[in-house]
Parts: sequence; C-alpha cells; structure tokens
Amino acid sequence: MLSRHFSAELDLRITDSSLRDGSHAKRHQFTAAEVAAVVTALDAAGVPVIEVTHGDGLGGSSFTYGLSHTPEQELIRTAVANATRAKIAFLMLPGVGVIDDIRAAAGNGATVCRIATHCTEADIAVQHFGLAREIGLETVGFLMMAHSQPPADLAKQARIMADAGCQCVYVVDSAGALVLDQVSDRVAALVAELGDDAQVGFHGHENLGLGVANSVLAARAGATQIDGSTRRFGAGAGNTPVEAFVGVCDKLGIRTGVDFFAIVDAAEDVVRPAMPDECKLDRMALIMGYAGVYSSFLMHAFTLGQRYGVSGAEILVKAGERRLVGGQEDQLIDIAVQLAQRDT
Ligand SMILES: CC[C@H](O)CC(=O)C(=O)O
Ligand SMILES: [Mn+2]
Repeated sequence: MLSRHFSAELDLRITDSSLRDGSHAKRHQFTAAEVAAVVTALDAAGVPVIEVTHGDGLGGSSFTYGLSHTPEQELIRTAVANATRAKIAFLMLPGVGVIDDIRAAAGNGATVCRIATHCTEADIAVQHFGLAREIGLETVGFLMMAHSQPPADLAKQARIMADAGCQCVYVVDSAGALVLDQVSDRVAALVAELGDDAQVGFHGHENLGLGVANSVLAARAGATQIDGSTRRFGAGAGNTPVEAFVGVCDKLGIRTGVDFFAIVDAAEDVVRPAMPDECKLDRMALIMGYAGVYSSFLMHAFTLGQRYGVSGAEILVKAGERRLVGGQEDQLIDIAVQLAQRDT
C-alpha cells in the first residue's frame, strides 16, 4: 500500500497530463515524435509521472470523441521508451475503454492506471481497480465533475474506490468550477474518510483562473498527488500550469522534485511547439468554469457552433443548465440543433 504521505524527499507528487488532457486541445492529433520530445523534456526536468492517452482515455478514439492521429498504445510505447525515470500513466473511463485496454497499456510498459468516473458513479470502476492491482499497476481514481457534489457525498464515492483497490482518489475539477475553500473542503473530506487507506489527489482546470491557487489549497488540505499540464496544455482554459505550480511550491517550501528552470524551458521550447494554440482564458472557457461545464466539451461546442451557425458559448450555457456529464457529448448536438431551429 502507498502510505498516505509521499516519501521522505517529496511533499507531493506531480502528474503531468499535457499528453492526455492536452489531447482534447489538440483534437487527439499527437504524433509519436511529439510524445517522444515532450516525455524526454518532462522526464529530464524531474516530472515523476507523465500521463499519455487519448483525451477521453483508452478507447477514446472514435467518431463521438474524435479519432486519434496515432494509436494510443503506440504513444504509450513511445513514452515508455523515452522516459528514464518518470512513470508513464494512462487514463481510462469504464465503458469508453475496456479491461483488455488496461492489459495492453500495462504490456506496453505503463505502470500507473487511472480510472475516471462521474463523481456519483464510483462503483462502475470496481473491477478495473481489481484487475489493475492484480497485474501490478499503481492505481488512481478520478471523481470527475467534483464541483457538482458536496464533500460528504464525494467522500462516500472515494471510499468505494479505495475499497476496490484504488491507492489515490482524486477530486477532479473537470469544469474548473471549484473556488478555493470548495477545493479544501472536498479534499479534507476525502482525507478524513480515507485516512491511511489511500492518498488524495487534485486535478484542476484553469477556467476561472484558479488552477495554481486551488492546487496549493488542495495540498494544504492533505492532497499528496497534484495534476497539472505544462504550459496549461489541457481541455478548456487548460490545467494547472506545472511550471507555475512548481515555482509557487518552491517559494512555499513544498518539495515537488521538479526543477523549476528546466520545466520553464520545457514549457516554452518543447510543449508550446506541440500545441495548436495557447489554451486561453477566453469567453467559452470562462463560461465553462462559471456554469460548471465539463472542460472537454469546449472543442465539441466550438465545432458544433460553426457547423450549425449558432453560438458555441450558448451551447455551453445550455450544457450547464442540463448538468451534462462526460459521455453525454451527443446532447451537445441536440442543443446545437435546437438553437439553430430557434434562430430560424
Ligand atoms: C474525458 C476525461 C476527462 O477529460 C478527464 C479529466 O481530465 C477531467 O474530468 O478533468
Ligand atoms: Mn481534466
């Protein structure tokens, strides 16, 4: 079992998600050469865990979520081949990917298995944690859209994951909607519930500009694993920028093991060239944070807005009103059609 605290040398462990959450912003078009370059730079900077998968996890390459340029198992193999000390992680959403995808990722050398569910549905991940532990993988659980449930309810879901073999349960602010104390309250509730049974993590998005501040508060509330993406390369306005978070942690005396100057160079010289654009805190991203909308809906809403001649921002507002969760991407089409009909 992982102890609740990380190690004598580190106060917390950073996982870089730019090669998975950033896949949304890149419409899943990563090449093996880009993955090799990014992994090499992050690994050299001391990032301890690097996540590589289609944005929607294993099996995500599809018409619904967006077809990948390169098969994700090939990207995982490439990442493993280029990491000298970083662990390679993968994400999977039960139902999007299947159990055999986990076996394949493990066979390709990934060692951290992250299973994501909507934050009221932890029970659908039970067999996945069981298998992952059985085949020797480290396990992480993602409770997505964590802003939508109160701390006590999230803690009960975290207990389901931990009892199934999950070694670290994340509060996942998929919409970038959580504000300061709302992060601390949720992380503290999970820490109190899980005790020494599992660690607690936090995954932030920048849609209200709070990724770094929220992550510091998560750490202060007892989270020992924190996600970020170098250069904020993630869905919506992106994730907590790893380089800024590392700098802030240095100043606060929180030990991450990542070299600030090396990660700043990696952000500018290696990650930015792999990005189609900066991840911006613009109208659509802000609406997602404000209205509590899943960050990975951004590109879908943008494309549908153009296709149906309606406002992508309005699609997102309606998605917030419907309280849509991940996996309900097809309802964005329904919203776009309704808006187009209203406007004719
Ligand atoms: C589609 C999975 C999703 O992007 C996971 C995640 O990073 C989040 O919920 O923020
Ligand atoms: Mn995310």
